[in-house]
Amino acid sequence: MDIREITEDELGGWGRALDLGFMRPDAAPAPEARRAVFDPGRSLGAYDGERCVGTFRSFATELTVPGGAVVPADAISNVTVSATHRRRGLLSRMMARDLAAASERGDAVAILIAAEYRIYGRFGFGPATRCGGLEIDLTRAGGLRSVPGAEGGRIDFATMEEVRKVGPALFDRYRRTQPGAIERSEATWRLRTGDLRGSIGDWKEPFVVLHRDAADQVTGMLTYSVADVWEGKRPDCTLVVHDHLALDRATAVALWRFAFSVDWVRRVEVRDIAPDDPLPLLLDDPRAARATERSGDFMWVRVLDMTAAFGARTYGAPGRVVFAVSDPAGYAEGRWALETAPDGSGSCTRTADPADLALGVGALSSLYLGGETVSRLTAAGLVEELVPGAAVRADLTLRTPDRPWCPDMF
Ligand SMILES: CC(=O)SCCNC(=O)CCNC(=O)[C@H](O)C(C)(C)COP(=O)(O)OP(=O)(O)OC[C@H]1O[C@@H](n2cnc3c(N)ncnc32)[C@H](O)[C@@H]1OP(=O)(O)O
Repeated sequence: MDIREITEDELGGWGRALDLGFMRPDAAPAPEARRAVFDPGRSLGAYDGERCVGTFRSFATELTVPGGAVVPADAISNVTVSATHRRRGLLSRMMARDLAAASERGDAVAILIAAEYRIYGRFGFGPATRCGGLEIDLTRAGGLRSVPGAEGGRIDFATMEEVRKVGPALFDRYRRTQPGAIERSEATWRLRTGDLRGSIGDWKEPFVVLHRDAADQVTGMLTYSVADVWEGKRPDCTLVVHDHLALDRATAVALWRFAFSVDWVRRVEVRDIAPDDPLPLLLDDPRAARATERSGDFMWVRVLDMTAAFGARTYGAPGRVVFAVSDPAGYAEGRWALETAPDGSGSCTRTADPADLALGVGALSSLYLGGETVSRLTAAGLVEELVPGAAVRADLTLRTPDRPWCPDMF
């Protein structure tokens, strides 16, 4: 079976294979949307004769790391192998080819959202961010505590056209404040605002409000939908928050206050929220918020370039930790010294010194953004502590003020 880069003309058959692989035989063809995200050289197809039986796409993005720097990342998506051709090594071949190209380009990491937990560990990926939703019962919440909001700011509804205009610049600033966030492409904004239709139909125009500060600068955006439900003559509506982007704490509070004040609404469901978002504590009764079932591991990371990846982020304490990393694919294999300075910067270089900790590249990748701790992975048998106390020492070094979060599915 042949694996090769597809051409734009082959997107039709490739898209059909993708929809079959994702169990969507009835999906609408979405030629325009597929073309909009097509990047020559980054979409692979596995072919049995003329028939496309495997799909794999990657795209270039930037990943925000602790401290606010960004690293070039290989974002992997649209991975399928037809039910008729599974377990013959097609995914393994497409992955090996894509990771080699990413390493060649100089990408520091590869990232993806794993459909199932057990697929990607073998390729060196580890779960690195978590997702989790909240459902807030407004009849119990007692509103937001009296916390300072944005003085002199204002909130207005926006049209989809306005969102396409101001959303990208707002998000570009926002993502640099959130480790784990990636870029939002123009095609993503068009899909989110109904200007481009994807294959899984059902796009409904959401409500979007923009927050502007006293200087009339856009500092936040809230995107939501409302399920209009009535019990007899009484409203019983749920407001579902899709996007809550704020450049500062005061804007965040103002947007939450708005979401909790919409008439007819009895509960607010936040689809996904950063694990360290203060929201539940802003409520008069934080127990009115309960975690929804949509929580668990989300973005997986695979470190490709140790020096570039660990040199870009910041650290919680000065020190030196030597990792012995096993990586069957070779990219991160070997012994690495992570040296961190009092100003929070760090560097990662090859060393012949004895190691403090031994671990696989997947475990190391789980630690990279600060979403996991060495002590926990050691307790789980995923890290071996070669020098007593090294796990705690490494945790002090790797710790971050906020856990990472990726707000976007890709
Ligand atoms: C980033 C994303 O797009 S996530 C979406 C992933 N896609 C899907 O879940 C769609 C449905 N599933 C599929 O299309 C396919 O089953 C895939 C893509 C998950 C796997 O493709 P395959 O070509 O069958 O994988 P391949 O043959 O290379 O398997 C490599 C190894 O991984 C193992 N493996 C593959 N899929 C799974 C799985 N779902 N669970 C556990 N192990 C798996 C195989 O057993 C094999 O192990 P071995 O080498 O020890 O025998």
